Amino acid sequence: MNIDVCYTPELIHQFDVSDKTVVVIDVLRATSCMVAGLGSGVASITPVASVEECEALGAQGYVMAGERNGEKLPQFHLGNSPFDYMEKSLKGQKIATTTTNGTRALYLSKDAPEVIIGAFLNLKAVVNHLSKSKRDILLFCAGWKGKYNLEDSLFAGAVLDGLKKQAEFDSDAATAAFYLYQSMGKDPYYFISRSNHAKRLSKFGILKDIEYCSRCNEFDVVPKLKNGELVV
Ligand SMILES: O=C(O)[C@H](CS(=O)(=O)O)OP(=O)(O)O
Ligand SMILES: [Mg+2]
Repeated sequence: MNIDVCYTPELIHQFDVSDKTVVVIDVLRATSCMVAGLGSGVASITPVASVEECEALGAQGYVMAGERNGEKLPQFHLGNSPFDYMEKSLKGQKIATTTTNGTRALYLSKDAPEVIIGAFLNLKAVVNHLSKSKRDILLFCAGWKGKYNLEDSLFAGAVLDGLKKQAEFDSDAATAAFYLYQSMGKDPYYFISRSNHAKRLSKFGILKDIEYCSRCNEFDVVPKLKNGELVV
């Protein structure tokens, strides 16, 4: 199988996703939240683009989650922290979420035959799943507001490292992500804590989120998009 990397939603039009497994990556923090929630017993997570769509689902009984500029909206039940998603009271509940980057990347992946969610929290499960794939793979980094980011690129490199024996990758995008991961000495937290995201949102006291989202293999789940909702 061939594997490639798209570094931001602004570049996704350059890829044909119609025959690929797409791995949506938003380590800080949307896809880490999705893995933590679904790995802790949440029934489903529906990603939506706008606050209004989230509120409409809220009126139907969904738990409303997400952020704007990194902060929870006052009318929402949850923000965009993995700790919010691991609350015991959420077991069996349906969540609707809207975030700046992660839910946008998910929307842009909707034409792919398989869309899965990746984060360091489920790295091994994602690599195991992809190692059995018959399709080509696109690692789709949500980035930040259309720009490249470190944390998602690093995770793309970790997946490439896990698949290096069976996957071919020849694009410079994939080679760069692979060597980025090699160069960091397999300590995601070292790099991620120096990311623009960590600095930008430090005023919101999210250092515990950054540390948690840098952990590997806390959950053995691979969330998949089915009929517009993420389930395991
Ligand atoms: O809440 C987050 O961590 C970010 C906010 S921001 O765009 O980086 O300010 O959203 P996400 O969609 O999870 O990247
Ligand atoms: Mg992000």
